[in-house]
Amino acid sequence: MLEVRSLDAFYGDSHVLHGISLRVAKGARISVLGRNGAGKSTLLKSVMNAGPRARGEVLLDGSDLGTLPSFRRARLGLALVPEDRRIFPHISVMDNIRLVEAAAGPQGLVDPETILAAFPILKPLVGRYGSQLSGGQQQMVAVARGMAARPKVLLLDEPTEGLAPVIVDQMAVSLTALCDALGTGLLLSEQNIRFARRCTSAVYVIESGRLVYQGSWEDFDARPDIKQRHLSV
Ligand SMILES: Nc1ncnc2c1ncn2[C@@H]1O[C@H](COP(=O)(O)OP(=O)(O)OP(=O)(O)O)[C@@H](O)[C@H]1O
Repeated sequence: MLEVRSLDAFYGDSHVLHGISLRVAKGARISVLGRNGAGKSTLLKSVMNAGPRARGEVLLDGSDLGTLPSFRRARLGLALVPEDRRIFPHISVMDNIRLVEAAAGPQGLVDPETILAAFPILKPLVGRYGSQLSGGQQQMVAVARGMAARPKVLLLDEPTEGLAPVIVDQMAVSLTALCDALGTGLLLSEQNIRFARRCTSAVYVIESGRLVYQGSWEDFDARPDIKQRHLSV
């Protein structure tokens, strides 16, 4: 469903991604692991055409997205939840979620009951302002908002960074429940291997902008050298 072919990405003259190719089949959930600065965020932003200058192909359902701007990619079924969350402080949680209505396809937004069933942590918070949320609560709202427009593939950038372990566990349950309920594919950038393993079925590893490994979690576990060489700090 989502395919990236020979993707290179640049910030000015700085060449950050080198020939990345990957696939997220319909409804599949895939992790991209890598150390700080490996290029995970650049990869997700390039798929969305949201920042870096990219070369190569990004295909959704077989169609090359070419130079389509991000808002058009959103309408075709991609949603990016960036690392910095972007929750609006002076509107309510529910209004933060409804903001993606413009990006939703003809089926419209996912109904609030479905979202709140998957994210019960948000139920008592729906009327609160964005500014009244903890970091973990904001992250939950950002992920719920990303899902609300029914993307075919959610591009989720390091959602667990800085969150308490109990919130990380809730995030894994909520995210996988909603992806299952809506048939959503996931491309997850992470450094938290435990969370990534809970949420996805296969893993890509990038280092210095190059793909250095791809396989199932079983295969990854059978290759401790990969973790040692490319992911330990
Ligand atoms: N806006 C930018 N302008 C110039 N260079 C950038 C920019 N954003 C990122 N970079 C550089 O691109 C490289 C990849 O960064 P990127 O943010 O994609 O890595 P990452 O794997 O997501 O890291 P982290 O886990 O720290 O978020 C790094 O060397 C970084 O310094």
